[in-house]
Amino acid sequence: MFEKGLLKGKRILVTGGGSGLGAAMGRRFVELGAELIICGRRLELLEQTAALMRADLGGKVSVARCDIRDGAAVDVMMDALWREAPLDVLVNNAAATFIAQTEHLSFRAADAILAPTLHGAMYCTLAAGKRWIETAHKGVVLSILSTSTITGRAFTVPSAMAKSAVLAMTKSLAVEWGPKGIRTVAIAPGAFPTPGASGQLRPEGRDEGWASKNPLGRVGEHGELADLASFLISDRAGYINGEMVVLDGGSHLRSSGAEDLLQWTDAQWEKQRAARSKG
Ligand SMILES: CCCCCCCCC/C=C/C(=O)SCCNC(=O)CCNC(=O)[C@H](O)C(C)(C)COP(=O)(O)OP(=O)(O)OC[C@H]1O[C@@H](n2cnc3c(N)ncnc32)[C@H](O)[C@@H]1OP(=O)(O)O
Ligand SMILES: NC(=O)C1=CN([C@@H]2O[C@H](COP(=O)(O)OP(=O)(O)OC[C@H]3O[C@@H](n4cnc5c(N)ncnc54)[C@H](OP(=O)(O)O)[C@@H]3O)[C@@H](O)[C@H]2O)C=CC1
Repeated sequence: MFEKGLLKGKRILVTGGGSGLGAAMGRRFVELGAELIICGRRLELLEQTAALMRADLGGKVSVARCDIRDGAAVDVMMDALWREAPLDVLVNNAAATFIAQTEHLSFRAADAILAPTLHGAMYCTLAAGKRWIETAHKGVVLSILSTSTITGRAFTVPSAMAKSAVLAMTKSLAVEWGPKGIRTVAIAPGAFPTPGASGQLRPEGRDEGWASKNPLGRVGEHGELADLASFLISDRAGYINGEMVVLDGGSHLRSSGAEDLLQWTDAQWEKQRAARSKG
């Protein structure tokens, strides 16, 4: 689909790149000639993913253990990366969510979502942006958001809040940092099944209708997201700035995707809470 070497010479950090959509995007970036760094909290997972990519694709893939909820840790990681060479692209992909009745959320539970999804994305963007600006280096920030930024989404309220805030960051920095050579862009994926998302959002007993309720009758394919991400971070998309591209088969035009949970009984919610406390 793309010219070979579309991303050649680009050094890219994907947060949460050890699993799911982050790993799928990272793999495509390497196929297109990029140098990839993936970060997350689970070092073993990162190393496995990186080893697989190196074995399959032969490119340069390295890992950084980092909890992006910790701004100081993000700075340490960025310093280490920059000592080797500046990044060209940051992909804010790491995030957390779970379904819950909002009135049952403790403050800690709300923070468990807001901290990586909002603060983590802000810390990574700041850390990369200030280094780019100090050295007049061009950069791109791609943030993986959600259609909850358009529709809102019941029962995952902290996630919808955090994603909407990162969209505001994307639009605001497009204006502030555009003149400094930094583009900020975003993707709002619909349902792209991953073990992480399904584990948090699709407990046993939840309506299975994400494919059947989609206007196109299916969920997204990881390669479709990886292709869009590759285009948006490439120089070919050099005039796209401050924009969020929706990739959901038209699903959000029909519903936010959470309305089935309005039918859940108290017993179902109690079961959901009990399952969590068992770990
Ligand atoms: C069609 C359109 C489709 C649309 C398609 C759908 C689009 C969705 C958009 C977004 C999708 C995603 O983000 S998918 C990405 C999913 N991946 C992830 O979430 C991976 C990261 N997740 C995690 O790290 C964990 O699962 C998570 C619990 C969130 C955070 O872990 P922590 O160790 O930080 O937190 P803990 O110490 O366990 O818990 C902190 C507090 O949170 C509470 N807590 C933890 N889990 C809870 C739960 N399930 N329900 C309530 N409360 C919970 C605990 O009781 C604690 O509160 P106290 O008891 O008060 O102490
Ligand atoms: N799958 C879907 O249908 C949709 C997904 N999205 C978005 O796509 C992105 C990827 O989700 P998906 O691949 O499905 O889910 P995953 O659970 O696989 O991805 C989340 C990644 O984030 C990392 N992460 C979580 N917390 C932290 C932290 N504090 N510090 C560093 N890394 C962290 C995790 O690694 P570790 O635990 O090792 O830290 C993990 O690799 C997210 O932004 C999500 O909101 C949006 C809409 C739909």
